[in-house]
Amino acid sequence: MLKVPEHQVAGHIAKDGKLGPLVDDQGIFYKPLQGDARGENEAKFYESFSSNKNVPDNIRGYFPAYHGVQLVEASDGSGQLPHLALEDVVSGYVKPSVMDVKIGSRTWYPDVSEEYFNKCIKKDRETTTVSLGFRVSGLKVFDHEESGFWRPDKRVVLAYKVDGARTALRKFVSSNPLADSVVPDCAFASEVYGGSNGILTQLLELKAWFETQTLYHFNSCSILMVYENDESVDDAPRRARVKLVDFAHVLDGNGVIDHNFFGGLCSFIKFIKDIVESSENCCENGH
Ligand SMILES: O=P(O)(O)O[C@@H]1[C@@H](OP(=O)(O)O)[C@H](OP(=O)(O)O)[C@H](O)[C@H](OP(=O)(O)O)[C@H]1OP(=O)(O)O
Ligand SMILES: Nc1ncnc2c1ncn2[C@@H]1O[C@H](COP(=O)(O)OP(=O)(O)O)[C@@H](O)[C@H]1O
Repeated sequence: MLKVPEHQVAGHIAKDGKLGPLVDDQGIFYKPLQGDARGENEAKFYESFSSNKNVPDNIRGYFPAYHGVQLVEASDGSGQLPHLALEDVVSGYVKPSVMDVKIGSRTWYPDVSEEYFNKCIKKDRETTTVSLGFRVSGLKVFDHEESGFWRPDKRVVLAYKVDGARTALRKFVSSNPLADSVVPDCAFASEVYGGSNGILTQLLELKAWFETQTLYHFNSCSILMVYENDESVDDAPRRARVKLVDFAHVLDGNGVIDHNFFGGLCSFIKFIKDIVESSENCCENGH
């Protein structure tokens, strides 16, 4: 039985009779092929990527595993529609905190229609895409004090300026994200962002690939970050994970560095690094 994903934080959502992704209980995320070129383009990317021998094995792990295009009963009641069958990145997590960050200082790309260009550039300027080279698209964070999730409204998230984006990245690793008047405690920064298996290490591994890869240009693509908050098992690992998602606008790299994604990734890494360093200093100084 397919159901609406509980932990989806951005993009088209299957509610109120609208078309959106579904998940099963076997760890598969079904993303409907959008009826225009976007769906076909994303399927084309997954086909190309999954058979591309030039992609290093360590990098493959940063992308959801691809199980082909499958006909599935669509969420909007319109009958069977083709869906991308993908690894469900949050399957297996009990209380996952999840954040979607769209990378790049622009989401438009050469040869798009004037209408699409205008839509993109407006959103890019209104959000931190232009100023920072990334924007937070959506998040849900488990609040340990309230034992529930904090999930800011999409309009609030898209209105973040530089400080808003920084605060969201701090709250993402805090035990008190809901407490608006209190400084986020960054209680999990060293475990989730830092450490040898943490998010910073993963982002640096991705960055090393982007320094040289010229296979694809990842326009309007997101980094999905996830970690576990369930502490019912003693010594439960946080299982912090980075995956890239949304390849509807990927183009061939044609031998050229993806400087839009690379620049945005470097800027994002700097924000994460600053949070790790300030949480280390704070612990060393005993406050
Ligand atoms: O429709 P909207 O305004 O929610 O825009 C969608 C975006 O949501 P946002 O408002 O930026 O959070 C959405 O962004 P996220 O996935 O939420 O980061 C996509 O850009 C989506 O376009 P596409 O499916 O990638 O071509 C966008 O959808 P389209 O409007 O291009 O269909
Ligand atoms: N493979 C996946 N596993 C789990 N969640 C996913 C996966 N792909 C996307 N999502 C969730 O769906 C959201 C939107 O995905 P995206 O591919 O950007 O869709 P859209 O094209 O509608 O913008 C992401 O922010 C994330 O929460």
